[in-house]
Amino acid sequence: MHASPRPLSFARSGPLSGAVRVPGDKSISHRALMLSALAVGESRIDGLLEGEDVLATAAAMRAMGATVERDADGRWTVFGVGVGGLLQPESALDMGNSGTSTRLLMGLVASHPISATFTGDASLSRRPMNRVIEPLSLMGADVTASPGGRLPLMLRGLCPAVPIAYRLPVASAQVKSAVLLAGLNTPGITRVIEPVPTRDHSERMLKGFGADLTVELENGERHIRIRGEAELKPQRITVPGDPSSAAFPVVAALVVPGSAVTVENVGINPTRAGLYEVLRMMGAEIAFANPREVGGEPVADITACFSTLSGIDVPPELAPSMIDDFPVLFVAAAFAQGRTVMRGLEELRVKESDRIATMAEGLRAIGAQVEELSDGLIIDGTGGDPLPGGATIASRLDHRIAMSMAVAGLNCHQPVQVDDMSPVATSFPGFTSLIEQLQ
Ligand SMILES: O=C(O)C1=C[C@@H](OP(=O)(O)O)[C@@H](O)[C@H](O)C1
Ligand SMILES: C=C(OP(=O)(O)O)C(=O)O
Repeated sequence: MHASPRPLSFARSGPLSGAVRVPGDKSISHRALMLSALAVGESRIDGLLEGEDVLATAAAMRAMGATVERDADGRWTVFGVGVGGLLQPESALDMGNSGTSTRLLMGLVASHPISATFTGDASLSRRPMNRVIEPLSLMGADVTASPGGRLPLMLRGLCPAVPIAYRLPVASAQVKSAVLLAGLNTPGITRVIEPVPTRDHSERMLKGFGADLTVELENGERHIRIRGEAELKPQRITVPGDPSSAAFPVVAALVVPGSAVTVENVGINPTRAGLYEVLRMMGAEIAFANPREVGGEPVADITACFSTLSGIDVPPELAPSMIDDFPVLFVAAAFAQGRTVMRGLEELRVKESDRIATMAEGLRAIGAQVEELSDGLIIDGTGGDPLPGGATIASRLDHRIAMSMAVAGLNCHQPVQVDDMSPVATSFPGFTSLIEQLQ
């Protein structure tokens, strides 16, 4: 997907200002395509993220029999095949850079009488798949994976599959969703027990499509039950803006002196909005206006103004609600007054890159004081002063590293060169022009 690297420099910026929108939520976009492809009839999706990760999901749903089309006005139409109706794909499903596509689609295939081969780019091929192989095997799927439970892998589904009760050993919405999606075409009740809550887009949308799904709190754990052999009814879905994309202009506004930026129409689902809570704890001036509901999800317009941030100990229990937003929080911490301690972040080591190591390396290269721990970072910030900059950053096929280091460059004495901005197209097409628009 990324033919040649696209290096780009980000230089010290004057105040950022204006009102912008970011593309649609990536997690919700994947789920909207998958559930529409399993409904009987025509669904319509507005605001779908047209990033490479989501387009990989769209291509996979097509390869398994759904009709997935983009209209001239940017609306997507999906004619679903019905739960149980997925067809055997004729060739390998190329998941590109997308962990969410891979793990959720493995769940779908697991309870259909088909097999599929999953491949991905160099980054995705390093990421662990045993976390989904284990529960899906318990349900009856047969998986042949590359060493260490990695891609490429071949998964043969079982139909009817075996319903299970599965307690998540890692806080992962992808694993939760893989089991729930497998449960859709499994007779009886499939149960996922979630000791630590993670993003709940799958639960919300499955209910929206008419699945029989319940969530109960038992002894502080979430018990999610889905009744299988469901019939999903087609929907009209509007995807809100992605809070993990909004994080970049928001942090840019907080660290570039004199800035005031509004990002409109951003999802603020509490299972996703931890970053904004943490930034406020650090003293950030952030306001949520016009709270409303879009597509079954809470949404607001977020305004952020340049702020003097203070270092804090970030509560580890907030990590799942901001798991993709740590790279840009590390940047905020690098400009805060005093020390920020961020721990309990082992999961960051198995994302598109090892985000603890990659960000420690990148921030040090531009002059920040960073101590790397096995499960996080300790950062001593500048108190708002610019960092030296003047380095080239290895973004390691990781969109969030590329965008975070670009934001850091906006408050550095010397430009920061990101070695390759092309991965940004996975989640945030138009990132660079959006930053330019605010300048
Ligand atoms: O379910 C999802 O859409 C996602 C879950 C998270 O992954 P994990 O489940 O691995 O934490 C997150 O990092 C990813 O960007 C999207
Ligand atoms: C981890 C991410 O995505 P995925 O797991 O879908 O590759 C991300 O977008 O930060």
